[in-house]
Amino acid sequence: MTTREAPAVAVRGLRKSYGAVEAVKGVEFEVRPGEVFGFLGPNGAGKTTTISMLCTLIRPTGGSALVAGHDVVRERDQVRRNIGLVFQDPTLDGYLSAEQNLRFHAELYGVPKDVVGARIRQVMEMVALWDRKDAKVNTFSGGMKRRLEIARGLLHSPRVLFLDEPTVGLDPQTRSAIWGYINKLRHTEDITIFMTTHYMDEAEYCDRIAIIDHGEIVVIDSPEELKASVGKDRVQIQTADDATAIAALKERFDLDAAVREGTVTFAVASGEAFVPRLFSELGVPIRSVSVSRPSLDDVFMNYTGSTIRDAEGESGGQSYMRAMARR
Ligand SMILES: Nc1ncnc2c1ncn2[C@@H]1O[C@H](COP(=O)(O)OP(=O)(O)OP(=O)(O)O)[C@@H](O)[C@H]1O
Repeated sequence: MTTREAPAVAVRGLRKSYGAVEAVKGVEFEVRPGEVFGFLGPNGAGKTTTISMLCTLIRPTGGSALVAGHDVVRERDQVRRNIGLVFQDPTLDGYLSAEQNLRFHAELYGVPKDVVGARIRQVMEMVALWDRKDAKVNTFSGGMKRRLEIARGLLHSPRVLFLDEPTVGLDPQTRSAIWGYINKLRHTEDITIFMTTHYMDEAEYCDRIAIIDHGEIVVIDSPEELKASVGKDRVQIQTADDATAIAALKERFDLDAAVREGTVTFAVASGEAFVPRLFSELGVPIRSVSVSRPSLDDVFMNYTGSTIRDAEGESGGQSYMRAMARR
């Protein structure tokens, strides 16, 4: 039996290995009912592997996970009945109309005949596709297909909706429209949302996020708490001689700097007040300087030692190729 208060997702020591590759190394977390929970990490961090285990698409190597109160290994069917999936690979039938795709799904999930028509209309209106219900899906843009997949994922009124990189590869307008639907969902449906992303700006919309890196969760909290925990501003400078500037920052100010995304980057309390001292005392010509408040990028850097983009450069090649192959 599940109760309203029980976690929507409860994960203990969950592991997955592919041969010698330990993709997920014993993660632990709980997702509260009604929450939008984000799983944030660079390419190859283990996000898709984790979400696939929670959705019963792949079998864990160890540990346990309950979704909507059901065990992902022992109670696969119950888990599947209680979840909606929107994955990176589109699984719509291009030769059917949008509405036919949803009808097919409703039959698979046993949505009662007397409610199915109204429910299809409701979810299609939610993603602004009702007026295109009769069009064949292979005439849809990538964004429209993703919206239709979200509608389909919601059709059988799941307790937990899993979204794997729901906005990847979409233009900014469609990305923001999709976030509009996700926000609307919080108010209109009794649902928990679990999503993966490697977009920092999108993680901001989540109630809580778990940062995953190299198969391990490094921290879990709300975006606000995470940013507050960093406590320092980020300063980025372009200099005539980066190596000398990094050495001078250490020697004169005892600051640890590194080249991140092409600029000398370091964290310091009250960044703006520090800039005049920097110019007068660094001893290396500075071409430009920028100061920013802690963002989730800084949170990521603070907890993992690299920016998410640098981390993708270092570990993402293989999974980037897989992601491209999947498209
Ligand atoms: N089927 C597989 N066989 C072998 N290795 C795999 C397989 N699936 C994933 N991996 C490896 O497991 C690790 C985690 O991959 P995963 O896809 O879970 O990462 P991710 O964070 O979701 O990245 P992406 O954003 O690219 O999907 C990577 O090192 C990846 O190469």
